[in-house]
Amino acid sequence: MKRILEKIINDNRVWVKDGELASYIPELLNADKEALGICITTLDGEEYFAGDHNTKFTIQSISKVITLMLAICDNGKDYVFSKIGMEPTESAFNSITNLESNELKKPLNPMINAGAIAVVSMIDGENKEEKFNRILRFAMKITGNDSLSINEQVYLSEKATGDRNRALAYFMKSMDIMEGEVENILDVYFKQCSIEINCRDIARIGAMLANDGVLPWNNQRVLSREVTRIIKTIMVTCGMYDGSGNFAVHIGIPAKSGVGGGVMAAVPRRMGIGVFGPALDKKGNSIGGIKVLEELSRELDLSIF
Ligand SMILES: NC(=O)CC[C@H](N)C(=O)O
Repeated sequence: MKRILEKIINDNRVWVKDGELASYIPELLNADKEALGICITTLDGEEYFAGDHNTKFTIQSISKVITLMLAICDNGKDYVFSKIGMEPTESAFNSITNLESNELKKPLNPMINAGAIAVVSMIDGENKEEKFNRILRFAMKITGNDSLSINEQVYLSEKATGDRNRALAYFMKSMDIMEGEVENILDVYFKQCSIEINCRDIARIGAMLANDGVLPWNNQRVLSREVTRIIKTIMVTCGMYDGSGNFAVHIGIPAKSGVGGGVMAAVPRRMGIGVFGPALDKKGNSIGGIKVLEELSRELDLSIF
């Protein structure tokens, strides 16, 4: 397995030159554009690594999966999906026009920014500190990593420049999609996006989902089977934003990307995969990461379809 992973990483390093680092969060420009790494966590707890798997990066939109888990556990799926849709999008993850013009009159799904910000408003907690601490603690549990923390520079950088997210949030407040203090909700959102992780951390989240809510390394159940089924389904249809259809056709694995360069994937009943490559394609997905997953899916016959 290790040899296969090393070959796949080396085969696909060429692609990173076609991508760009995310620049709209200025601090993300400090990443190494050439980096490419992978970790696989199997359901019997084996872990395999290759390339720049040890590099830390910010979780960004992969955190949307974690907050959706908590929001469903706190409120039930019916309430969550009364405020947010479960339909794929053909618009960018931070589209403004889509929020007002789509026929549902709510964010299309919880994986785009508007939907994810609304999800934060539903997470239990007396105040923003309590909400964020619940998110961080849950992230620690499902990665088996007690030392997770935020990258303060990335957090401050996004907070300083996140006006598009502010626009989405204030608009949702005006539409009664979201309750509470907008700036506090955004603060939690910016922090959750700034949690620092590596390939192993996200591979483990994928492995928990692949294992229907049970942590493979200690057999602890952290989510019901039903919640993991919903999460994986939303990942297939919406996890790569407006690139989800193409990803489903070519790779066929529930996955979620982030503009930090991570892709977390869950192959049901087989493994979790964490990939990192901060050079992004036009849709904000890791360009090398997608190519790595494509070759891996072909090589190990991982498509669920
Ligand atoms: N696609 C992403 O990873 C987006 C997350 C980023 N923090 C944002 O809100 O814009």
